Amino acid sequence: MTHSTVNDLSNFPKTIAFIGAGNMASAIFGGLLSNGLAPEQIIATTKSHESCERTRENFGIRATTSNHNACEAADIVVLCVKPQTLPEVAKDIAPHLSPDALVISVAAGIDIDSMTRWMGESTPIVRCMPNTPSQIQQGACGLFANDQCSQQHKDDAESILSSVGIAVWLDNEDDIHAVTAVSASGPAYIFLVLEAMIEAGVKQGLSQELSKSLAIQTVLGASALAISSEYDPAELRKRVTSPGGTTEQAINVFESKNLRAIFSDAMDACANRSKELAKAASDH
Ligand SMILES: NC(=O)C1=CN([C@@H]2O[C@H](COP(=O)(O)OP(=O)(O)OC[C@H]3O[C@@H](n4cnc5c(N)ncnc54)[C@H](O)[C@@H]3O)[C@@H](O)[C@H]2O)C=CC1
Ligand SMILES: O=C(O)[C@@H]1CCC=N1
Repeated sequence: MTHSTVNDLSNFPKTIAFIGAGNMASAIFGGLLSNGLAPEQIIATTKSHESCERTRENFGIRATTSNHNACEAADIVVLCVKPQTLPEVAKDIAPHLSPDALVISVAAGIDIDSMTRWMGESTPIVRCMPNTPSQIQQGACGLFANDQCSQQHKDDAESILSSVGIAVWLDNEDDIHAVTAVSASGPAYIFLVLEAMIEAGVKQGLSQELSKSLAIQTVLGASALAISSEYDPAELRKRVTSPGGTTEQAINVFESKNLRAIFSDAMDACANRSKELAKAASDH
C-alpha cells in the first residue's frame, strides 16, 4: 500500500472532464482549483443549461450539457454520476473518448469488469472512492487501476486525487467496499455524531450556536491531535479519561450501549450496499 499527497497542479498539463457536476464532482474540482489547476483545464457536464450557467458562475470552469463534446476535449474523464446512471452514460460516451484517455470512476459499487464491458476492454480505468472533504484538500481516497493503465495514467490519477487529500493505492479491487464504509461514507457518520453532540449540548443548557462551535472544534481538534500524535486513538482516549472522573462516565455509557457493535453493523450495511450495487451493474 502506498499513499501520497501532492499539492501544486499549476503545471499539470491535461484537460479533465467531469461527467456530472454534483456533490462529489464539485468537491474534487473545487479542490483542484484551489491547488492551482487552471479553470480552463476543467470541463464539467450537467443536465440543463441552467446548471451549466450556475457551474460556470460558481467555479469559473467550462461547462456543457454535451458529454460527447466534453469527452472529445479531455485527456482524463472523471465519471461522477450516480451508480444507477453509470451504465447508460458509460456506453454513450465510449465512442467519444480521446485515444489513450484515462477514465476515472468515483461511482460506489461499480466494478472495473462492468465498466470495461460498457466502454471497451482496452479502456484505461482507475476506479476510486473519494470523499467530500476533498473540497478543502482534506479528502481520503482509495484507488485501483486496471491492467490497461500505464504508469502515466496511474501518475495522473494520483496527481488528481492526492491534490485533494490522501490517495491510497489498493492491492485488491474488492477492498473498495471497505474503503467506502470507512472513508467515503465516513464523513456522514461524523456529521451525525456532531448533530447528536450539538443536540445533547443544547439539552444541557448551552445555546445552539455555542454547542455547535464547541462540538465542531472538538472534532477538528481530536482529529488533528490523532493525526499528529505518536499515540493511537485508544491511548489518546485514555489520556482524556481520568479514573473516577467525568469522561469515564460517558465512555461507560457508550460501551454499555455497544457503540462499537453499532459502528460495525452500520459499516457492514454500507459495504453490503456497495456489493449490491456491483451485482445490479453486472446485469447491464
Ligand atoms: N457524495 C459523496 O460523498 C460520494 C459520492 N461518490 C459517488 O459519486 C457519484 C456522484 O454522487 P454525488 O455527487 O453525491 O451525486 P449528485 O446527485 O450530487 O451528482 C450527480 C450529478 O450527475 C448529474 N447527471 C445525471 N445524469 C447525467 C448525465 N447523463 N450527464 C451528465 N450529468 C448527469 C446530475 O444532474 C447530478 O448533478 C456517485 O456515483 C457516488 O457513488 C463517491 C464517494 C463519495
Ligand atoms: O452514499 C453514497 O452512495 C455515496 C457513496 C459513498 C458516499 N456517498
